[in-house]
Amino acid sequence: MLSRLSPRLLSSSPRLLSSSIRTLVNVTYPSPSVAVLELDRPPVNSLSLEMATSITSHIKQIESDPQIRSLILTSSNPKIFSAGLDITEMSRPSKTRLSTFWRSIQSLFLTLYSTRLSTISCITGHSPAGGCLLSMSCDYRVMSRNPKLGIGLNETRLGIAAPFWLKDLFVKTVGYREAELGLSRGKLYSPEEALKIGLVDEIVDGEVYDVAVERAEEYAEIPEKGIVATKRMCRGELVRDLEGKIEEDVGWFTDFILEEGTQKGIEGYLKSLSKK
Ligand SMILES: CCCCCCCCCCC/C=C/C(=O)SCCNC(=O)CCNC(=O)[C@H](O)C(C)(C)COP(=O)(O)OP(=O)(O)OC[C@H]1O[C@@H](n2cnc3c(N)ncnc32)[C@H](O)[C@@H]1OP(=O)(O)O
Repeated sequence: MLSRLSPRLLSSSPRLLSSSIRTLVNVTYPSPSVAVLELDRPPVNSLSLEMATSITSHIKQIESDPQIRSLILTSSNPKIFSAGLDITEMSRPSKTRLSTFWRSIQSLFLTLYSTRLSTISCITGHSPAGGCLLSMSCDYRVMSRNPKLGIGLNETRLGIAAPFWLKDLFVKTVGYREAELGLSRGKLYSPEEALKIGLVDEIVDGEVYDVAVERAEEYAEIPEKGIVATKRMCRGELVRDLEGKIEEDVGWFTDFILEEGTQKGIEGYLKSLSKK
């Protein structure tokens, strides 16, 4: 029954939703052409199978409303945008759950990266690994100036590697050499550093959300046909690359994660997180 409600109704009834089904995201509409999708999976907005599936289906719902032109992706947690993939999904999983999980991540990326909507990532908090993937999949990134925050791809620090399409996305965003350095060192960039290399487009001293809404409204004024054709031109190749290798990529991911050495690394990393 919930799926028949329009996105506008969903946003106007957050209490109805939270009492009946945990959606893990909140959707609001600051203006007639702009939607805001707020990640809301405490404590750190990590991407579990359910979280990834929920984000994807909400993007599709928002997309289906022709009045909406721009989408802001943000977090209900002011300190953390998203801690990336839910590492517990990769710790001693069944092969079936692991492949379904990975398909949900591929699908989230493909949906967000190729949506007709203009997407603005409003990064108020930490954005490592999968969090950085979400931000890089958007068209524009605004980040809080807080020097304590980090954004980047730190996979090597967990003993894992980014899949080819995430590596390609990083290369397209920051250039080959910076991507190679950042990936191999598992570097998390401060907002200032991220701005310098083009990983974010703007850093903001005050209210990041207000700037994100402003940018979303600016994008909404650009003719949709032009935006969509441009996105297809800039992003089509990577989308087609992954679409053509979905099964191969699932195979790589599951084989790599299920290796005993990887499992030991993941276990150690989880322990270090919970000991902090
Ligand atoms: C060639 C072969 C190709 C194969 C491809 C295989 C590899 C695929 C890789 C795909 C790319 C993406 C990878 C990822 O996203 S992996 C996740 C990376 N994320 C991180 O490393 C972030 C870890 N978290 C943190 O650094 C901090 O938690 C953070 C700075 C985000 C917040 O710090 P804070 O102090 O506020 O909070 P805590 O650290 O105390 O955390 C609170 C609780 O949340 C748990 N937690 C944190 N992060 C995660 C997570 N990502 N998944 C699950 N759980 C997480 C943490 O353990 C705390 O739990 P407890 O309260 O129970 O202790």
